Amino acid sequence: MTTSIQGIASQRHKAAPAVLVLEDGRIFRGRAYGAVGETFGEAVFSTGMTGYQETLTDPSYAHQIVVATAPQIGNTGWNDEDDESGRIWVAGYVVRDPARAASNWRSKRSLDEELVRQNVVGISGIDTRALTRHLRERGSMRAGVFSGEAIAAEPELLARVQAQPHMKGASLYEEVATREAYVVPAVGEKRFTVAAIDLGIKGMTPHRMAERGIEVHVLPATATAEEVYAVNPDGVFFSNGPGDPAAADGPVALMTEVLERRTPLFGICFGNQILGRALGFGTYKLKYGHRGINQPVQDRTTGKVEVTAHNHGFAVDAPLDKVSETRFGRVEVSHVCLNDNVVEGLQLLDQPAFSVQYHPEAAAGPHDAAYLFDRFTSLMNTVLMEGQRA
Ligand SMILES: NC(=O)CC[C@H](N)C(=O)O
Repeated sequence: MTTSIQGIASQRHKAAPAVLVLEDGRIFRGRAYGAVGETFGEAVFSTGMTGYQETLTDPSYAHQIVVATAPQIGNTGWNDEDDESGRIWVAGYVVRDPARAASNWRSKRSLDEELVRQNVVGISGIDTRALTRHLRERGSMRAGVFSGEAIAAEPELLARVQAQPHMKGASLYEEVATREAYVVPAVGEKRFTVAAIDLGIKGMTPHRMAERGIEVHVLPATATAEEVYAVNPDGVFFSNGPGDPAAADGPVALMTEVLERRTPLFGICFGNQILGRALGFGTYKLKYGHRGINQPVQDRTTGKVEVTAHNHGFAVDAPLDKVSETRFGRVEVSHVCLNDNVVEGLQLLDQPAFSVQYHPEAAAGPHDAAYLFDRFTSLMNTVLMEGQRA
């Protein structure tokens, strides 16, 4: 045992040098982790201490280089069950101290091996605390990771980072969404049909609906209203997804049609931002966003505080302390983040529609917000009953 751990440690020591270059010129040096090469993206930090497999495979992280604030990453290896989508989506991964030996009963291989297998460039041995403080101070920013032969003179690397597109204005959901519609069958007796617009949907979301008796028709991001209503939905769902909601006119137009038809509607994360826009609110980029699994949110409709999973860099700009009049009637901010008062949920008062900015489906947990799927189910139930009575 001792020999093999030493063996791995000395291999790591031999890993190619790597460098992380931030667009403001700050540079961190470390060792290659995962694939050797180069990658570009927006540097963001996530404070989750567990759930790296779910984070890396969340399509909302496309074009982002994720910094793990938890110092040890990879301890439980990589399994065949916890992926949130068909692949790793992060553009790059920055860690301090990768596990020397992965250990878990479900683990099939190490995280390092999986990053290599999927050609994801990472960097280890980074002072992620200093890096996170820098990103908190200056805000999320463009970055590049270079290892092995990709390392060149610093001014050249910096110029290449500065030539990359910004996250603000980026339209990315079509890149990650399914091309073909598919159905996730209800578990047990089927009670409802939902059309779920895939803007980067995580696998756990249709699963959470299916276990409540919902048959979920996952549709491509470019689905038309005709395609949505062809499945005869009791409700329509808009998923999470990468990029700037200000660059998502297609989904906003589709959601507007759904609101016009007064179909029960639920949105998560990107879906909350799309609802914000459809109601006429603006969206804006947060300085360094919310990413992690211990964010306190208050449900203002009940007063309860829940601990929740977040992954968002943008937010809806809606008034917190008054009911807004919109073209779809009265709207209130139903949820708020207690760290910084960011809007975390919207609730329409005159028709059956609501959304949250965070992740009630969170795998790896926490599960405090799972009640929101029940809220969607009872919304559909009420509308169905009213329809039968009419
Ligand atoms: N997880 C998400 O859906 C993220 C939404 C959006 N891309 C943001 O960063 O705010």
